Amino acid sequence: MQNNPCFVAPWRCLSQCIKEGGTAFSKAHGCELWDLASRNPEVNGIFNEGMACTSKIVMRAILSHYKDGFNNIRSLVDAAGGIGGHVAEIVRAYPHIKGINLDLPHVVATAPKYEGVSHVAGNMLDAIPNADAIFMKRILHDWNDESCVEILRNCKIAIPEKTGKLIIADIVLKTDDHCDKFDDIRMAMDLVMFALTCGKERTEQEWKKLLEEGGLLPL
Ligand SMILES: C[S@@+](CC[C@H](N)C(=O)[O-])C[C@H]1O[C@@H](n2cnc3c(N)ncnc32)[C@H](O)[C@@H]1O
Repeated sequence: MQNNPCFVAPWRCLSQCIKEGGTAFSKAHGCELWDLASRNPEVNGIFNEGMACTSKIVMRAILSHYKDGFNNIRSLVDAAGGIGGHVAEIVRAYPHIKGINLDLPHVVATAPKYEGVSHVAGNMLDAIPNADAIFMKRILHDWNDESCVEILRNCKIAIPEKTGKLIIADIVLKTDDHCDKFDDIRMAMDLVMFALTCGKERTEQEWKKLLEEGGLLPL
């Protein structure tokens, strides 16, 4: 996916972005990634398949490490879940969960059917379907702080006030001199966000601030 000319072009606009502001993807294509995908079925397919493919590895790790986290949930929305493979895997492992996959209409239109999962075409910046829990993987890093707060406020509305759960699977940047084998991928993903979206990777402090502003942590 990353070698496709459509996804390479924004990398040539990074210095222009630093000088002028704006997003590299829209400088290269005249619109944001989600708009181009909605008009171009080839880009839509490449992106959705690319996401589904890398997700298989991450979902295996999430399901083997977050076991108890899914136990008390009866319904789960995968917010911006792409073509729905992740929530389908969660439902396969926890068949008592009713799975809902929310994504934009052009994405949901190409999604396969999965047992126990319903697809909902919608815009998470407007509203998120109600459920016991919301799962968001690789989503908030696509957005600037202002849009993240809007999304988080919609999450808060969609889940029960006392027992609701929000499960975020995203990168946490390190701020100290700590070095580990994931340093390169953290930096690479931050650059990918700069090239393809208006988002970025965030430190623990930055995550906390977003969650507070979204009403999900006490201020
Ligand atoms: C980086 S992909 C991640 C997909 C999936 N969560 C995963 O981890 O593979 C971002 C997803 O957000 C969806 N998306 C973008 N804007 C959206 C919106 N306003 N409402 C719902 N989904 C949106 C895109 O269509 C895409 O499927």
